[in-house]
Amino acid sequence: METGQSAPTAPTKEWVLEPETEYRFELDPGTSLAAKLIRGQAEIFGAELVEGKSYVFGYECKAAIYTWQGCTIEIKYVSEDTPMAAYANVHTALEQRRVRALQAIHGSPISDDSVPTEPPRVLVLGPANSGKTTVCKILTNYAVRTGQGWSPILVNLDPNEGAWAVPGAISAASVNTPIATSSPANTLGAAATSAPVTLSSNALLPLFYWYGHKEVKRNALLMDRLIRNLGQNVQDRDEDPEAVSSGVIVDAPAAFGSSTGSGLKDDQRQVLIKACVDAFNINIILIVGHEKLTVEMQRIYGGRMDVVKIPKSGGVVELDHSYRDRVHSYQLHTYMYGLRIEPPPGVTDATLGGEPITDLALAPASLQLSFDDLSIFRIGEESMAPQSALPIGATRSLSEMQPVPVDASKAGSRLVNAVLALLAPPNPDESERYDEEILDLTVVGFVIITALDMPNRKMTILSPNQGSLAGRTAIVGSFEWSEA
Ligand SMILES: Nc1ncnc2c1ncn2[C@@H]1O[C@H](COP(=O)(O)OP(=O)(O)OP(=O)(O)O)[C@@H](O)[C@H]1O
Repeated sequence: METGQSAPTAPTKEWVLEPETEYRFELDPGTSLAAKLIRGQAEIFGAELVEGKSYVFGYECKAAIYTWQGCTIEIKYVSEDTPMAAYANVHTALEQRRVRALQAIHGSPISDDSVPTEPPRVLVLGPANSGKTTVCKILTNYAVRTGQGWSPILVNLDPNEGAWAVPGAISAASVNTPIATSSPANTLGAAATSAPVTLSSNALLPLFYWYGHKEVKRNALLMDRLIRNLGQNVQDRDEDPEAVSSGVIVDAPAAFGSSTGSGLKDDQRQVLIKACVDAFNINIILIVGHEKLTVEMQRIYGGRMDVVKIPKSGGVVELDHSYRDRVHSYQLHTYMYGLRIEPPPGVTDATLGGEPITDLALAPASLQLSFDDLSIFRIGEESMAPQSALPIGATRSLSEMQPVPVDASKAGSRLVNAVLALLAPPNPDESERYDEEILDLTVVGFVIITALDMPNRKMTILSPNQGSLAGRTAIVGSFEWSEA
């Protein structure tokens, strides 16, 4: 029956932001927020807002709308104390290197002799919750906004982050349109994982390797190897001069920047930083607000590259373990079902980072497979005897990297609800095969085992698409997920 009442409308408030200030917000679970730029210029971590469009945010998103020139937005706290000027200076320095690198490739006259000819290849380090990912996003977005045709490669080495895939992966993507912020379920924007998202103009085609755990300390050797693999793959890409000159921006895990709470020893940290520097041919190290780390990096790398400390933003939010676990679950849900945010009541023209909101819903498939159809491995673990049980003089390094087959028909396989990474096919040439090859294969997608039927030797798998999985190889880590 018609009640005659109109639909409820969430209260709106207009904010006038002075130039170089930002509007910060943190959402509670289950709530959403819509922001509309009424006039002026505004951006979210470097991605510009289009005037008159509503942008929605959800899944406990924490972010800031910044303005260089001042603006009016429709929507707790306005801050004048932001490090954006320092970040913009870094951007300018990177930009000079890109221009110089492109001139060198084209053999055109050199505009500024003092600038190196190498494209900027930046490693961002810092302790937990210093805003590293945000700095990487801002620098990437500023590069693609210059209109010079740049497409920097953004690299996520934090398995706790999720980035374009699911948590546990490390990845790299070439970015050519600004990365929007709307939810921590896809901090770095939408990836082209399945059909509807590929239609979205911002969808990226990232490259993945699967580490499988949230903590770097769990298998630092594997991390080292995967970083080198990812770096090799990025360097092997065949790119045009603009793309090559755009350079690389690498977001490192907090554990690389500080031993506090990471469980890594200083020498392990340094080995992993060296893996990043070698793998991506780093020529600039940025350290977000950490004096001791800056001194350490200057001592080791200062002689051969720029090591620069940049301020930490007062707006960065401390993310605790339970929040991060919830975000992992949001990311896995989003990977399978797409991103669905219910806009606040009364918002009818909502977009997600500028994309129509409806395009982003996905329909995963539930597939039945025989146990023998899929070869599943765990890296290390099963065979990891305590150090004291190893023969004298033996190190554990070999077994930490050993792919161990997992038998789904055995009790204790820990496969129900496990997240699996499906690997690219191995080398078709048998003579090129080697024992640890599966450590070096890229990931083509992720699936979740939802049930095991022991009597019939069958498993049920949730997959983002219908494609057959028979004959594939998969790696399982320590991530689990089930429908809430
Ligand atoms: N100026 C700001 N205002 C409001 N929120 C912000 C601001 N800058 C960053 N944030 C938020 O703070 C949180 C932490 O930032 P970010 O992920 O960049 O830190 P990090 O150093 O990469 O973290 P990690 O500990 O995972 O390595 C994110 O939710 C981010 O969106």
